[in-house]
Amino acid sequence: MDLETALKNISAVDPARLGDIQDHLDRQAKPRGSLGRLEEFARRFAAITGRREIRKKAVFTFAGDHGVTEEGVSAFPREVTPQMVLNFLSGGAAINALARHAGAEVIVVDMGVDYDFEPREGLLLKKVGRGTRNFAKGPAMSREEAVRCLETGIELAVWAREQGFDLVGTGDMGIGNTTPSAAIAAVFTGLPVSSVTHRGTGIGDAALANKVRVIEAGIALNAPDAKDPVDVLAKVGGYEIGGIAGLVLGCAAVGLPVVVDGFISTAGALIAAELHPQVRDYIFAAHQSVEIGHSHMLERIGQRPILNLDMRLGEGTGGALAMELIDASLQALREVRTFDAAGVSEGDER
Ligand SMILES: Cc1cc2ncn([C@H]3O[C@H](COP(=O)(O)O)[C@@H](O)[C@H]3O)c2cc1C
Ligand SMILES: O=C(O)c1cccnc1
Repeated sequence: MDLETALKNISAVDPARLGDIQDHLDRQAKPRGSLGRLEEFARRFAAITGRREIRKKAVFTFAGDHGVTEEGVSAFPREVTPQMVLNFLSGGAAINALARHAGAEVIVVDMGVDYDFEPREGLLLKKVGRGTRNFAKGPAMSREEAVRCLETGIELAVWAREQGFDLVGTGDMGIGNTTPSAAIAAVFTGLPVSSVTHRGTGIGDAALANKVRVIEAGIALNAPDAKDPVDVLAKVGGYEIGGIAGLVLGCAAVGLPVVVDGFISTAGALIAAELHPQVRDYIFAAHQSVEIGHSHMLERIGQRPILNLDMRLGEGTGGALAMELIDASLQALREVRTFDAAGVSEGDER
């Protein structure tokens, strides 16, 4: 499915369906609304999918390298990106442990790592380039490459739907990628770069001041157009961020709920939400990242985070955890008896 078709296929989640599910939740033997946000998760999942249980879940972890790492914006060297991809494939990373706990498959997508991987089970070879160019010196990628990233993500959403996945999560791996993510946050929110830029893997004060300067210079030089999200992705984005944006957009187009992980994933989701306003209906914001720019992007998307666990890893880790609560909310939707069925007297609320 191409970008144009995906955009045409996106529509708001049916309010009548949402209402029917809430009516059932309100008939369950409990004070109205007392399961709090679990009711929202169940209502939204069931209205989007027409189902009350999750058959299969997958986390798509998109990987890519970043030319801007030559500006000293990360605490870690660039070769960690392919090293971690290999770690994902052998099952030894945090996302593997948490996805196993959640009962989700991990699917790794090479969008643009500066390394040639052998074909492996669990790895999709979708390389658009060998790392982006340094956006402090020019655009990170061409507009054509940005569209290719988006369409790769869209195709994965179509595939996930065909394969019977009912819930999809986003994840990222790419040394340096909190830098393009902060640039994307600054462009769309209009906030100063210093209010949305943080420590990523753990840089100190001097490196953080440098990271802010690099992002400011990159935005000034490339002048990304906030009204043209593909332009923003091309000029200051990243290959894996484009893949995430495409997956989120594709999920909205095919009617799949998508759990968006932390700071980098939210930058991708924001690009998708800026491309089409109804994309936000399909997004579950997994958690609140430690990165200071994260809440500003979530506010713009209009989704509240499910968890707040002081996490700042990425990979899809927060997404895997949030899937467990969506799963729990659906078990409650299916199994909690109504006042009638349980023989419990109704009250006189409000
Ligand atoms: C070993 C290791 C595993 C990771 N898994 C995710 N990230 C996270 O950290 C990186 C972003 O932070 P920055 O912009 O500061 O480089 C991304 O790769 C992100 O996925 C990791 C980082 C490291 C070092
Ligand atoms: O919130 C995240 O996703 C994050 C934060 C710091 C580093 N890597 C990922």
